[in-house]
Amino acid sequence: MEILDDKLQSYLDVHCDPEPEGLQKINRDTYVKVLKPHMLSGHYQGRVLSMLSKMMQPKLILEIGTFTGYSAICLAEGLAEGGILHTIEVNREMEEMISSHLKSTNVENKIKVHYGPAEQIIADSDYKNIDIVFIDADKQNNFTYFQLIIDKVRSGGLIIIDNVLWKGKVFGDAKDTDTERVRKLNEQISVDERVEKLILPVRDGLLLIRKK
Ligand SMILES: C[S@@+](CC[C@H](N)C(=O)[O-])C[C@H]1O[C@@H](n2cnc3c(N)ncnc32)[C@H](O)[C@@H]1O
Repeated sequence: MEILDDKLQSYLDVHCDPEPEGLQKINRDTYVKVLKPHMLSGHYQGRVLSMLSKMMQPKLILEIGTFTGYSAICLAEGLAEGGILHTIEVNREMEEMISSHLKSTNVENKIKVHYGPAEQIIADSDYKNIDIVFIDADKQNNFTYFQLIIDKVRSGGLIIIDNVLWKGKVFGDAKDTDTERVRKLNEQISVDERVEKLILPVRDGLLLIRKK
């Protein structure tokens, strides 16, 4: 089940900024060459990420789950002068494609890609005062990533977690393990007093979490 019906989504797509030409090419390239291309954020969610980033004017962004680079490029659009986006991807086979996609943009020198398991890379890092974190990798570890980064995010910083409506299954009768895990994540965050939170019904559900 899609969260938004097709007519509404088409209306939203038409009435937001067009997908920049470079991102259109990356989108198409991903659909032609990569398995599970639907994992890419896409036009509308990409514009949401870009808008949030431009409003925050971040100096430091951390992304967990690079895939083909689409969302990293959208988020990097809002970086403040001298800002940097670190993105983590476990699958080394993506390296050539990520590198060619980043080269085709004007934000290549603001994006640093790290290859390896995110949990280890974050544990080994000394990130602090992060402005924005986008969590979009292996969904079963979403809460682990939240716990790992919460103390590295500045007060007022934003954490975004993707796919928290799980195709609508979270508010239906589904009892499968993945759905139960997403429900548990949403419940854990909803009672966490260190943060303000709301879910945007964008694509598969974006959970926005603002650190107090
Ligand atoms: C949903 S895709 C990311 C989509 C991308 N953020 C976008 O919107 O265009 C998830 C990515 O996370 C990567 N991934 C999965 N487990 C990971 C892990 N433990 N550490 C880092 N990356 C991981 C996958 O290989 C995949 O490329």
